[in-house]
Amino acid sequence: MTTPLQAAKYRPADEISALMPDIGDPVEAADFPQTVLRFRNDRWADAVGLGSLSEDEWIGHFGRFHPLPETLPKPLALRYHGHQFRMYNPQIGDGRGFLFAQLRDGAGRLLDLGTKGSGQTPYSRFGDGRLTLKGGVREILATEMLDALGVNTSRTFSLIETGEALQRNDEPSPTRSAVLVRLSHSHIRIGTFQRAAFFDDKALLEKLTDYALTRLYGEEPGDSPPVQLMARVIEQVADLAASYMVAGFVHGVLNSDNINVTGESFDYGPWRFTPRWDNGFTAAYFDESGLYAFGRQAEAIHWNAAQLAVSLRPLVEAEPLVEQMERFPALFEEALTRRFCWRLGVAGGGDAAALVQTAVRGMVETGTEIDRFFHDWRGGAARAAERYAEESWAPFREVASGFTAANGARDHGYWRDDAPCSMPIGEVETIWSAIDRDDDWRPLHDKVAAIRRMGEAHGDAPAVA
Ligand SMILES: Nc1ncnc2c1ncn2[C@@H]1O[C@H](COP(=O)(O)OP(=O)(O)OP(=O)(O)O)[C@@H](O)[C@H]1O
Repeated sequence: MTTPLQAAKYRPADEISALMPDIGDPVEAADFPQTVLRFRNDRWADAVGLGSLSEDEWIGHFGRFHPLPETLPKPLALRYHGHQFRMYNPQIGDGRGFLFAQLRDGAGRLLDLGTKGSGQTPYSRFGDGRLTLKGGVREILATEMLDALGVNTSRTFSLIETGEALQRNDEPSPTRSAVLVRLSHSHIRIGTFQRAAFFDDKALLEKLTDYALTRLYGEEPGDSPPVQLMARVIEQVADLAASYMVAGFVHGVLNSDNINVTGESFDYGPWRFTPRWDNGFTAAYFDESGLYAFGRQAEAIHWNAAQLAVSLRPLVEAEPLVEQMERFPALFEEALTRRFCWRLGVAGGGDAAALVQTAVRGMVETGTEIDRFFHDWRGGAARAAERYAEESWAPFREVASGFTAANGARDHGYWRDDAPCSMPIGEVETIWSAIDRDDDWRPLHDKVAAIRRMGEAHGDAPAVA
């Protein structure tokens, strides 16, 4: 007999077993009093072959955590350490989540299904292991928006409300609870390597390096696998840092346990989009020194990459690792110009570095909103001519005249909208209020649809060369 899962042609995998038993601890999910499906990512469900699950089956797997056959027999709370605001913390690990399953997408790439808010684990310390519903809604909005703006991000796969009343310091409490499932190309963090180095576990460091190269990057290990991995990570995290700037995004908590060795962005807590190009703009109220401010994100990510290099030292000399570290500034500049031109929808032989410089100067001097700037210039010369006549914009206008619109860059109807699709904090709060006060989910679903339309208009961002 064919089971619904076989009929759905989902694509199981179990690659993490290569890292057992050191990578995580088998755990049980919490038994929630209620499971109400609030968000289901049908696009990605189709991509991993789970699109035809009924609502009951979906809740069974992603709210009750009945195992998906042929993948992990039991969820694993992953072990990691990390620098949090530059202080080393050996007490962390998955404290409210676990790796639930591994799958492959349509292109055969390995994907993890990880949870947030699925209950306590050996790493919960004093935490309740839960996620607030508002936190889950915010993660949907962040992942959808970043994906549309070309950032290499985890995807929100599922959000199920779980019927508990939570106490939190940063939300009016009691507040509603939820469990989120996230799709991501691995959950191997820089902090995963740091933990292995902390315990001086060379064998684990070697296994992690091999796993990252072969399973996550699809490469054959060469003469020096640690240096080879460092090279890939530097390229990806430089691109990540640039992608945050071009999106106007402030992650808020760029700790080394929140940096994936694939360079994929994840863990959306106190994030915000900065309306204006303001290097000092911070997202987290607890980031008092502005360590993770908008303009300091590249520095923070580079610093975290250095912690990976330090962790790899038991396997290799410092010099070739330092050489890789030193590539970061040039890689970041290249990624910034590549992504800036992509978002502007321009091609041609002009001076791309000058384009970015003059655009940033124009935005800073005039206080023009980032989303507005990109929308106007990509949307057409007429709109641009009308709004950007000021002297502050003269250098940008001059440089921009050396560029032409990229093929099809303005074809989508979105570019004829008067206003860009943005994510100001006020709108996030309004969307949440409708849910909180009236259980009205429409504004959230409408916003997701608007963001996806904006994403279609942009097309795919060009990948790292
Ligand atoms: N409510 C909670 N209950 C238990 N542990 C928690 C809770 N909130 C955070 N933690 C734990 O604190 C540490 C760091 O938290 P952080 O907010 O970076 O992670 P997270 O958002 O829970 O998970 P991830 O990094 O996978 O997105 C982790 O060990 C995390 O699991």
